[in-house]
Amino acid sequence: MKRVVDFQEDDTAAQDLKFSDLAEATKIKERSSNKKQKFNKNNSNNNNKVDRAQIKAKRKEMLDFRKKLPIYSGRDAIIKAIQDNPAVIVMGETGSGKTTQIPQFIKEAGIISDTLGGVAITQPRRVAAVNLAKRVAEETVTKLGGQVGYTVRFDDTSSPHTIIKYLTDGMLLREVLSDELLLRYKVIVLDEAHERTLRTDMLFGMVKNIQRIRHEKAKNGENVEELKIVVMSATLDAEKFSEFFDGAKILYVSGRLHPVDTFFTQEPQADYLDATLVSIFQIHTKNPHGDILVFLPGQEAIETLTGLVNDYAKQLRGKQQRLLPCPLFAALPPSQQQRVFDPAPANTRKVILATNIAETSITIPGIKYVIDCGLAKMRGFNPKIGVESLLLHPISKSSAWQRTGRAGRERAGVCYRLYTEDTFRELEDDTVPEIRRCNLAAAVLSLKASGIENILEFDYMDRPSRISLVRALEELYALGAIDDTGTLSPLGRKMSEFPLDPAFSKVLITSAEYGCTMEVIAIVSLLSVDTIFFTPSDKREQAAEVRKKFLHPDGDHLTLLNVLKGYWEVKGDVEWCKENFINIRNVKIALEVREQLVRFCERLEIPPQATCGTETESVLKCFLTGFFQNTALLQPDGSYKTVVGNQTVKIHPGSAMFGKRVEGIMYNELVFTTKHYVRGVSAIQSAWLPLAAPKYFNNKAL
Ligand SMILES: Nc1ncnc2c1ncn2[C@@H]1O[C@H](COP(=O)(O)OP(=O)(O)OP(=O)(O)O)[C@@H](O)[C@H]1O
Repeated sequence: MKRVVDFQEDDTAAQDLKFSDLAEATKIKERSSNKKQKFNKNNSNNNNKVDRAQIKAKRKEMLDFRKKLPIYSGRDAIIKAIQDNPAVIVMGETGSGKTTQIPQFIKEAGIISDTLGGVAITQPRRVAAVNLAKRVAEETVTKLGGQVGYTVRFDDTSSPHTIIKYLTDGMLLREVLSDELLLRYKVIVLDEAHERTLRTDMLFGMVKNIQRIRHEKAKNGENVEELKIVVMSATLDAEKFSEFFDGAKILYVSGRLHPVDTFFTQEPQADYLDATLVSIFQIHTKNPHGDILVFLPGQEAIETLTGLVNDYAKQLRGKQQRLLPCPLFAALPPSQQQRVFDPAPANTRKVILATNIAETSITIPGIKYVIDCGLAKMRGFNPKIGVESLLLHPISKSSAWQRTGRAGRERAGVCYRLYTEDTFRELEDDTVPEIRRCNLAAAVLSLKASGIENILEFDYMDRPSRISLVRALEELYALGAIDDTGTLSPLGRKMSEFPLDPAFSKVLITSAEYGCTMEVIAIVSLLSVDTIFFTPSDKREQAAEVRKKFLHPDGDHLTLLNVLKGYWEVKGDVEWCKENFINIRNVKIALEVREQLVRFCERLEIPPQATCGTETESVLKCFLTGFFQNTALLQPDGSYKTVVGNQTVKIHPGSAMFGKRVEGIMYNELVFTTKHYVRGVSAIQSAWLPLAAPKYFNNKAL
């Protein structure tokens, strides 16, 4: 450890926090004292069997804690605003208590109940939904799954008694499919609205529409409760949101529980991994105890740094406490994600290496230091040629403040930004909404399935480009999900039930016809992780050589299947994985996805047939029914040109098809990094195309 990263203290931090310099900020008044009795009374019936004195003590402890949160002083004003207005925007600093307290205020005020309907609080990420529900169950001294619960994909702890429910934005979209007017809820809280995920953006328009319909029904004397909407964040353009929700009332809550000192580097850092590593050890060797949360752009960086931290930590001598790296990224199985919330073992400092999955909403106990590398991987999509990109981008100011806000939640904290203050000033205020930069086919399918016919006229907060919407409709039409009038077909409805991209859902559904459902499920699961291979940079050639035995002449889809067969033969032996450069962790993640997809297929009555390894052609033909638009044909000059868009593409060097010349190829994704690369590639014959998508290809010359 030779180099030291020099930080300078942030002297503009306070000015940059939007909420603290809003002149018109409503200083919310002290709550009235009689509310405490009400709170105790409302919660006094639970857990009869447990020692009452203990419960009483726990309740008091929790209430004392809650009262210290900045938002608590605004309790009455918040309740009144929600009672008096159909929609309210709440802005309050990170950690001030919005997400955990406002649902409790709503309950304590009697705005929700078993008969009126509950409150749904949406989160962009499952890890946040799960941990917030756990926390609020603890604060209300109730059992998780009782009054307070959560619903995330493949995991539902809510029950008929749950009236405070945390759920991912995706799950609320799914609930609309079975409960069109979301009648089970009286209040919908859209949290972390600044993140502008595609799903939250869809919800903005949907819940606004549902609110209007419920209002009309209630006015006409139908027995329907009006819906209330609350939108929350620490970092958003409140005026814009207020305007969208027809002049919603804005509440600003100032203050935070504990201070966070923010530092910038004095010089720009050329190598963010190196700078991060240096900073981790600088904190570890010089700063008092407290866990570290590091924000990195992706899984690869996290795995590299995990190895480096382990290596360097071994070199530390003396009485130094241990340093324990804990990865946290979306593809990790939930059980492993949950480990970051466990306390560090004795005499150990945890270093959580996370992607922006940890950026909003969550409180990780023990965190004192945050290191922000200032970068994130962002998806982009060019609708003209259908190319996706996943490129490293500087984060927005709003993201930077969210990252900083992960410290200072249990005690004072420090945030080290690995970029200069000048760089910070030049960052965009907000991240571009996902709806403006990604493939909309899945979103459009889901809107159609929820009964929204006219996608072009839908009430978007930020309208996606017309070309993106038209492309999504074309894609769905080609897949047979909608007919030529734009109406959802029975196939489209079935596709919308899968938690997958439409092309994958189609492949799974048609696999029944091709008799290869089990192979398809396995391949889709293996494709759902970054990669199942492990390629250390100093052993690239050796890894490629060893893995030759898995290569299937027809490409990556069947190569993946070969690896899985090998893995099963040795029963997932760790040594075998090491010797063959297989990423055991990712294979395990893929196998969990596989289990879930098997259950999905069972539910949708897709028989679990397998070809018993004899029919490789049927597997590829089956994939082609979903991916016929992701195909390219060999040109006389040896290059490949896409069938849709006529784009010259290169086969990614990591593919089993790299360097091969075949009549045609089908690919899982076309990504722009430095060139237009296709990944997940297999060989096809052009004659298969009209069979895979008759409607699409019959009038096209190939
Ligand atoms: N799981 C937890 N364990 C311990 N304390 C917690 C936990 N969750 C929340 N807290 C405490 O409650 C406070 C309020 O958290 P809450 O999530 O409600 O804040 P917030 O205003 O919604 O923050 P953000 O904008 O970052 O989501 C935190 O600062 C922390 O002190």
